[in-house]
Amino acid sequence: MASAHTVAAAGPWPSSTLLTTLFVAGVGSHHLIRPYEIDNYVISLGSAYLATLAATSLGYFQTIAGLDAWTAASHTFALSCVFNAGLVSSILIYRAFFHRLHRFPGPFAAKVSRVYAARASADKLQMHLESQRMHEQYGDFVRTGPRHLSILRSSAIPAIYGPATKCVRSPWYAATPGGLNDLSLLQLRDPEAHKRRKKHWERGLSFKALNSYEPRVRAKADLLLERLAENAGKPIDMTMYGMFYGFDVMSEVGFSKDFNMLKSEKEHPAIMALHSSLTILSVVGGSQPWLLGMMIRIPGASAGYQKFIEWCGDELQARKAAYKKERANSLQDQDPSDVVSWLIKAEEDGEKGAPGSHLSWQEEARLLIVAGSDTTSTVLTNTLYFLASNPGCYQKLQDQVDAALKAEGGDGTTVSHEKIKDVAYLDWLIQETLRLKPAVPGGVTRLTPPEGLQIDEVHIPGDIIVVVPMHSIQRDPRYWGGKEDAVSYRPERWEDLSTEKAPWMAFNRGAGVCPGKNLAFMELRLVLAKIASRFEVPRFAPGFDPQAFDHGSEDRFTMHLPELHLVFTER
Ligand code: HEM
Repeated sequence: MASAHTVAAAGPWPSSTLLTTLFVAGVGSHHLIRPYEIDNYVISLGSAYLATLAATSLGYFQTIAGLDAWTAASHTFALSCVFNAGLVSSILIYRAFFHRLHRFPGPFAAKVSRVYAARASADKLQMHLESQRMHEQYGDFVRTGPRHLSILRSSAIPAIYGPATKCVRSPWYAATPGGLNDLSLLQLRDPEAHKRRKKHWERGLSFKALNSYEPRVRAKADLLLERLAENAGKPIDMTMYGMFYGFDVMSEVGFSKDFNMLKSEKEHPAIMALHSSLTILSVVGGSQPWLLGMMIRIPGASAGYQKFIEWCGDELQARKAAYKKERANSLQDQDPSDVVSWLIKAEEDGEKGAPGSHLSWQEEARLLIVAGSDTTSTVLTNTLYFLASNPGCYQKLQDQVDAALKAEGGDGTTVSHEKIKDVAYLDWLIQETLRLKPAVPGGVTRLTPPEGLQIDEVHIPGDIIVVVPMHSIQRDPRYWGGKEDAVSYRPERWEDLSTEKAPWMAFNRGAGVCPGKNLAFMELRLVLAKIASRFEVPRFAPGFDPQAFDHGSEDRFTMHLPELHLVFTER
C-alpha cells in the first residue's frame, strides 16, 4: 500500500466518484458502439482513445493539476485501467449471457472472444479440423466466436450463398487499407458494386476468352510434362511443381507475363515473398480482420506481402502501357489477350464498375494471382495424391483419355481441350478431389440480414457472421453415403450427383461464385489428361509417408500442402 508520503508526492488520488464514473463510462461506451459494425474502424477508434489518454496526461494532470510527467502518466494509466475494466467486463458479460447468440452452443472462450479462434488456428494451422471437432462436440450450429456461427447443414448452403440469399459478405472482406473505391472484386461487399465489377471479370474468363488462352495453358502443361519426363524414375516433389504450374499459367493468362518457374525450377521472388507472409496474415486476419488491416499498414510487419503487392502494381502498370500501345496500333477490334487487359479495357472504355483507384488496381492484380494459382495447384497435387493412392482410378482415367484421343481420327497422343473436355471421368476426379480436399477448407463467411435467417428449425438472428464449413460439410456422412463412403475417394459417385444439388461448394455459389472455375477446369483437365496419356500410375517415392501428406494440409484460408514425393515412369 502507498504510504502517506508517497500519496502526497503523487498528488491527490482520484476520488471514488470519479473512478465509479469512469467504470460506468466504460460500460456505457460498450453499449454505445455495440449496435455498429466497427470492425473496420478499430484502428481509428484505438488511435482516438490513445490521443484522449495523452491529452488527459499532458493537458489535465501535468498542465492543470501540476503533476510531474511520470506521476501524470501513472494517474492516466490507472484511470484508463478503470475505464477498460468497465468496458471489458461489459463486453464479456454481454457476449456470454445476453448476446443474441447466447443460446447457441460452443466453447465458452469462443463465445467471449476471437482470441480463441486465433489460438486454435495458429496451433497447427488446421482450423478446418478444429471446426469439425467442434461440430462433433456441439452439433450442427456452433458458436465459434462472439457473433460467429458455423452451420453444418446442407440447407444452409442455398440460404447463405445461393442466388436468392439476403446475406452479404462479412466485414473480413474489406479489411484492407483504403476506402470503398480501393477494393478488388473479392473485397466488394455492396452487392450492386460487386455485380458491376464482376461483369468485367466474367468477360475475361468467358469460354471465348478461354479458347484464346488455351495454347498458352497447353504450353505450360507441356513444360510440366518435360520436367516429369526428365525426372522419370526418380522422386519429384509434386507440391512444388504443381505450384510452378499454377503460377506460371496464371501469370501468362492473367498478365501476359511469364513467371518462368517451370523453366527455371525456382520460385519467383514475388511469390516467395507472398508465401512467406501468408501464415501470419491468415492466422491474424482470419480471426481479427482489423488486425490484418493494421499489419498491412505498419511498414515491416508484412514485408513479404508488401513486396508482392508492389510487384503486382508494377506489373499492372507495365500491362496497362502495353495494352494502350496495342490499341493505338489499330488492334482495337481485337479482344484483350489476358484477364487483366479485359479490366483495363473496361476502364479505357469508361465502363461502369471498372476498378478506379491505383490501390484497387493493385488489389485486383493481387486477387488474380492469389485466387487463381494456389487454388488450382493444390487441386492438381491433391488429385495426383489420390490417384497414386487409388491406382484403379488412374487406370480408368488412362483408358478414357486414350479412347478420347483416338476418337475421330486422333493420333492417340495429341491432347487438346476440345478432345478431352467431354471425358466425364476427368471432371469426376477433380470434383471428388475438391470434395475431400477443398481449396478453401474453412468455407467463406457471410453476414445475415437484419431480419435474420431461417435454417430448417433454427432462426439465426440478424447481423451474425455465418459460415458453412466446407471441409466438414463435404465429408458429412449424412449427405455422402454413410461414414465409410463419405471419406472414400470414389469419383464414380458423381455419375448420379450434381455439383449444384449436392452439398458441394468448392467454387462457392450464387453471386460470389468463382469466375475462374472454367479456367481452373481447363488447366486441370489438360494437365491430368497429358499425364495419364504419357505416364504409368504415379507411385509414392520410397520412404515417403502418404499419411503424413494426407493429414498435413494447412488451412491458411486457401489450403497449403506439405511436400508430395511421387515417382513417374513413362508408358
Ligand atoms: C480449382 C481452383 C479454384 C477454386 C477451388 C476456387 C475457389 C474459389 C472460391 C471458393 C471462391 C469464393 C471466395 C469467397 O467468396 O471468399 C473464389 C472466388 C474467386 N476466384 Fe476462384 N477458385 C479457383 C480458381 C480460380 C481461378 C483459376 C481464378 C482465375 C482468375 C479464380 C478467380 C477468383 C476470383 C476473382 C474470385 C472472387 C469472386 C467474387 O468476388 O465474386 N479462381 N474461388
